[in-house]
Amino acid sequence: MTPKLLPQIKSPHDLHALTDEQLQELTHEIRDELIRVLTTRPAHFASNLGVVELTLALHLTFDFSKNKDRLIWDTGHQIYPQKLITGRYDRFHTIRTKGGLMGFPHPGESEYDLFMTGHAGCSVSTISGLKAGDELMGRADNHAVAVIGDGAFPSGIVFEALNNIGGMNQNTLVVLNDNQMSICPRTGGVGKYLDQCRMTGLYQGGKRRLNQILNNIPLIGEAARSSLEALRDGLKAWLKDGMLFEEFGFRYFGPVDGHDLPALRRILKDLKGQKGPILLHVLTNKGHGVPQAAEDPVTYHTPPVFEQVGPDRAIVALKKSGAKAYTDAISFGLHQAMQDDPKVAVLTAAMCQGNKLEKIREDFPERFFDVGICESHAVAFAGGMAKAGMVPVVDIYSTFLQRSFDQIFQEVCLQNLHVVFCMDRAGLTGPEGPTHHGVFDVPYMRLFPHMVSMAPGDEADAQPMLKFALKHNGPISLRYPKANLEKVERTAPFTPIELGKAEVIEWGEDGCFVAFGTLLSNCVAAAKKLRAEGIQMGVVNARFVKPLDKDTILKAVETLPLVVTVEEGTIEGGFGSAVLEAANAAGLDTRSVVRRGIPDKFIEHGERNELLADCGLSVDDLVELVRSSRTAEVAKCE
Ligand SMILES: Cc1ncc(C[n+]2csc(CCOP(=O)(O)OP(=O)(O)O)c2C)c(N)n1
Ligand SMILES: CC(=O)[C@@H](O)[C@H](O)COP(=O)(O)O
Ligand SMILES: [Mg+2]
Repeated sequence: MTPKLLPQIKSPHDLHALTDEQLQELTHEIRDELIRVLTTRPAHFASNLGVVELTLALHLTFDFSKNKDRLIWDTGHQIYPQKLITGRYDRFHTIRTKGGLMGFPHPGESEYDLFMTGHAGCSVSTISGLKAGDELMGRADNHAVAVIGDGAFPSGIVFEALNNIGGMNQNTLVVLNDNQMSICPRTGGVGKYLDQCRMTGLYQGGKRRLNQILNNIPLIGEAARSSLEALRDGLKAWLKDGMLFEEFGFRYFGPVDGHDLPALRRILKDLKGQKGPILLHVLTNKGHGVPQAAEDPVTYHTPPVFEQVGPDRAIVALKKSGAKAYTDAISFGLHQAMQDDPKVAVLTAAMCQGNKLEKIREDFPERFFDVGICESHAVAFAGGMAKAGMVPVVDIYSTFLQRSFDQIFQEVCLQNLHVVFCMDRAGLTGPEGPTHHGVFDVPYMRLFPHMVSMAPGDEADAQPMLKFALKHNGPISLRYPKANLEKVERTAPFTPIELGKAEVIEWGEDGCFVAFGTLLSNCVAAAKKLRAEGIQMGVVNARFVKPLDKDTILKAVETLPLVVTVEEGTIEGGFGSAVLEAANAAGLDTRSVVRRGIPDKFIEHGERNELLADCGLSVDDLVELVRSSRTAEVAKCE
């Protein structure tokens, strides 16, 4: 159905002209747009379906236009309804495509998106900073609102922010969007606590009814009255009424139904007039409005595209790809390792689904730990486990592991503990964009003494490398991209993984690609094309950045006219830099070394192959690089 109202909403100010019935109709139109996107490409879905009413209620209550009230959505994956009502409806169909709208908040797109985010947990801190800044800048009347999900809420930084806001008695509204889900069902004590708060809400409603009953009981019912009173008092002692937040200095309101738009508007209007730190507990259903998504919010967090959407909005089928990814190879290898060795334990920070660990969670519940969105805690926890004699595997996306920089340093490397880091999504993550590209881990991992840092060149390397890591006695990491498995052609037999040893795929007298990671396949393809032109380019699968195979790689630098280092990570401080440092330390002339990787800028969203080409990392780019270096070399000699 073509929407009637949405095209007229150029800014949230236009919402005020709508009647309650029209607003209700608008919620359907917004959900239809979310469904429409999913018929063309994967995108964040269930979380967005769940916040439609909340988005409207917030924008109807406050004025979040430039330099007025402030709104931060934690993480930002649930920003789609906001995009639709803030002048981006016309471009909404481009979301998550190269050059199109981003799937997360983007200040370059709209004044309503204050921060570009995608990592969870920082909204309460930034809203508090915005409030403090506004007050100092003479805008003390601005309201400050953060919306944070129950999955993100247990992040340590949130509690740092609550502590600070409570201490300052700052006028801040934190809306806790509780849908009882992270990507997977949420884990941990805070979730249990929130469930008790839910019960309190039910109890409050029930208490009113119970009091009515008690008041209507005639005198002869005195015995019944006292047992009902005892029940009420017992329940009250057991139930929690937002006490946790009250202890932090917040006033707790709720829980309220997050899909009842008029009720939400009423309470927000009321809270807008109040001072001090306030926490509003809102209950929503992840996937609300689309039965399949509400029933299976894990799959529908970011589902594959829909095969068909019927008139009744039924999703007939999901298009699933049969291709295996690096994530599959690693999770399979981990499962086997856990079967073989009772000391192996696996840790995830709320990414059980993304890391494909469901089977491990099912088969080894006592050695599987989902610590929630708490990456720093996960790494320090792993340090403790390793000290106790276990072999913990920290399975975290490269970009999220940035949160644990200090724990990698202190709790793992400084203690020289055997913790294995599986860094998934290391490289360009495609439509997710700059918040999620895992392109900084090579520099941050290779910094610390003791750390061994590896990347499989292809499928053949992946599981042997994991096995090697599980046997190595010290901190060790492997990085692999969000990509399907590929196997490169080897003329010589596969060489086993050996500490600090590269694999020579082939040697060539005109130069050499030295690949760190799975762009090895592009290097092999480029070398093949160049050979057809008579240019003998060799290919080395570096496997290790730390320790670096100096024998092999420095021999190439010393003897060949051209060495191209290739990596799916930042050039600054990356693998190529490690080669240059080693060559320099060995007193070699490094002018033959050319580094290819991710340039020193944030890479926007698009398909991985499009982005690789933008960074000069496609097969054709590598071929062209070699051709032009040779032309320049010839020109120099003439
Ligand atoms: C630091 C960090 N770790 C992990 C993630 C991956 N992640 C994105 S959304 C999400 C679940 C968030 O749950 P919640 O805040 O309750 O939002 P919901 O999707 O339920 O609306 C996770 C784990 C992330 N974005 N940032
Ligand atoms: C918002 C967020 O951080 C996750 O939902 C992430 O986008 C998932 O990425 P994958 O789809 O690669 O697991
Ligand atoms: Mg949630």
